[in-house]
Amino acid sequence: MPLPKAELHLHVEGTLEPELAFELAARNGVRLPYADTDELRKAYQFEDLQSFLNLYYELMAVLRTEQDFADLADAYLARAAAQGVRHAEIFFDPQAHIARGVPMGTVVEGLWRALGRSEENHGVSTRLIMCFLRDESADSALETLEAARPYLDRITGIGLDSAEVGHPPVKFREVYEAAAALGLRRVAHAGEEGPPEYITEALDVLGVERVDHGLRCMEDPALVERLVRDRVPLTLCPLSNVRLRAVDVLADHPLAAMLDAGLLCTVNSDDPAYFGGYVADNYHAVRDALGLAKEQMRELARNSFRASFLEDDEERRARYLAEVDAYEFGQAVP
Ligand code: HPA
Ligand SMILES: [Zn+2]
Repeated sequence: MPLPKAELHLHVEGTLEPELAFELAARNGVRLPYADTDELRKAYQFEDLQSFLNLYYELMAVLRTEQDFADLADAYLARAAAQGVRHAEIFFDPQAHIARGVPMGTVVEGLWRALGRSEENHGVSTRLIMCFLRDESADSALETLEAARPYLDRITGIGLDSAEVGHPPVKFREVYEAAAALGLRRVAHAGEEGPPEYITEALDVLGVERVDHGLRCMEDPALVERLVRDRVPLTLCPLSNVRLRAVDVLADHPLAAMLDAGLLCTVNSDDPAYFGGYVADNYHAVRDALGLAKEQMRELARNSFRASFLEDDEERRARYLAEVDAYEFGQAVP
């Protein structure tokens, strides 16, 4: 049995495996510019965030119907459950679909077909987090929040993703204020490729409760001190950082130093179909590369539940934390 954990940084569109991409392409009559899954996999060589995003947006062309989104989410939940995930807070990128003529309702209702039955089918509780694309305009983000109004009972929070550099958090002040007024939880990608100032700005201007990635906080000791003091969770994605060249090799990843500094770190998979592993694979990889001890692995799992948006179900959070505490490390995958 794998170590029980929550996954808090996962783009559902980034779980699109080549096999499912071709299946959906055939179902929808969409032509992909790759001969087969092997040729597609060969395209998974990235120089940076943008080179990944180009492929990520290209492959979304196969997602057209509610059933496509349901199949995508269900496939993720099955894989996540097998890796010990008990709770998943799942990002989606509605603007990338709306721009292709797929309405908000198709996306949310489709995802909900899978999420609404996830506990029953996979034993995984879920939350949905709607992300805005930071390389689109602030007006587009506001229109997207407006389009989501009929579905807000299914959406727990908002996030900010896509190309970071040149798109500072302050650009989205207004939409974050509007979302806060609607009672939505707030997170944002910051400090993946962008500077530590973007992390500070996400906290001060957007009022985020968690920072996605946050890797580059380590360049600013005063910021680290603040994140430690305020117990701000960071959702780290180690295999993503290697694939997108934020770090050269996993042995250089700052996770161990971040834990030593007292930061509330969690480990997540980001876009597992593209980055070579789901969440337990990420746990495994950092354990091996950084020599993390079993109790540090347990602490990462505890942190994942502490940092999750389970304030409306503290009983469940306590149950999950008790599962982590009772976990016996054997030969199994963490
Ligand atoms: O890792 C990421 N960073 C920014 N945007 C993204 N959209 C999907 N994955 C990512
Ligand atoms: Zn991400």
